[in-house]
Amino acid sequence: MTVLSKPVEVPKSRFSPIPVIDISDPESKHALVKACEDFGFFKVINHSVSSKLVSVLEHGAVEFFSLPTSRKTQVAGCPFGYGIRAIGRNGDVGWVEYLLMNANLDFGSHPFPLGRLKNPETFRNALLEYTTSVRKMTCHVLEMMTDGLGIKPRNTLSKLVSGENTDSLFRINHYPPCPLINNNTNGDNNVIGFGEHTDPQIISVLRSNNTSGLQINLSDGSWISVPSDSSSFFFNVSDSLQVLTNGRFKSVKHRVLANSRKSRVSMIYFAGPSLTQRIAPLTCLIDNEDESLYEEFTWSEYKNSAYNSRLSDNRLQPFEKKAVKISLND
Ligand SMILES: C=C1C[C@]23C[C@@]1(O)CC[C@H]2[C@@]12CC[C@H](O)[C@@](C)(C(=O)O1)[C@H]2[C@@H]3C(=O)O
Ligand SMILES: O=C(O)CCC(=O)C(=O)O
Ligand SMILES: [Fe+2]
Repeated sequence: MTVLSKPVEVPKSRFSPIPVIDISDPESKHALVKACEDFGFFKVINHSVSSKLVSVLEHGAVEFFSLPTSRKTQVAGCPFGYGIRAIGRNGDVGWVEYLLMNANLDFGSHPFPLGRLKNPETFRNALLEYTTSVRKMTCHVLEMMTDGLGIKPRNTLSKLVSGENTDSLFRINHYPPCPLINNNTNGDNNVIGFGEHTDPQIISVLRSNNTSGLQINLSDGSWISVPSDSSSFFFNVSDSLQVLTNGRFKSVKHRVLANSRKSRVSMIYFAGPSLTQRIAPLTCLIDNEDESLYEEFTWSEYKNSAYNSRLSDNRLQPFEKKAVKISLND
């Protein structure tokens, strides 16, 4: 199993162009829309997710990942539960171990036991409180987004991820320090923690400790590093939101590079719709159906197709409308 790839370029600029959105200011809606168009990615500040809660969850995660591998693999499962190196079921690997959970279940009744921890109840409660709080923030961000796009009602997007039957996931990734990294002088790193991909859902919300590694792909094809910031959240536009906006917002390609010295711990909330939700460009964003760039699908159809793909595949391609070229001579 190899997690090596060709050397990765170090970003040229020391200044990060990543948009920062103050979600306590309603006027940020314009910057938010621009960030989704230009990057499909932005950092959120002035949120109301408790730092104490984040810290309890991170401590629980660190405790879990420091258990012996034999203990952790007792709660292994595909897709939910503990995983190491293997990502998904189609042969992708990375320098990572993780816990993947269905965020709609009450974590107390989750199919895998967290009973190996010293305070499993504290961890379970933190999981539930954290995902509830992040879901609330996500809905707020989606409502600012619809305001910025001039769409009414303002819950047009947030209602897709807030109901009882929505299909949202929660993932905690741990990237241990990697001894395989070539410590060459120009700082190149050739070990992939989590390979390049887009997320299939509507929007993903990431928080990490102060170890960098996350990179996003820009529209010119270059990669830039995202400076870590443990007190903020990073949002990325995912495939279904690209379709809902008829390609106006970009589902950003991202990846994680391993670090030779420090552990990275990240927690990602993947906000998805219900399985039966129909995904198609919002009618208020197109003048008529001919302008739609995508064939309509349900989340369940897209999810099945996505989970049969490799990480770096373009999962939206099979759903793109084939351009009909009409020749005047025909
Ligand atoms: C290789 C894969 C892992 C993944 C399922 C897939 O077949 C393609 C999409 C991958 C992804 C990326 C975002 C999330 O981390 C994830 C949980 C998701 O919903 O889609 C993973 C899937 C996974 O790890 O099972
Ligand atoms: O762990 C990270 O920082 C990002 C991981 C990621 O993109 C994912 O789990 O989909
Ligand atoms: Fe991702």
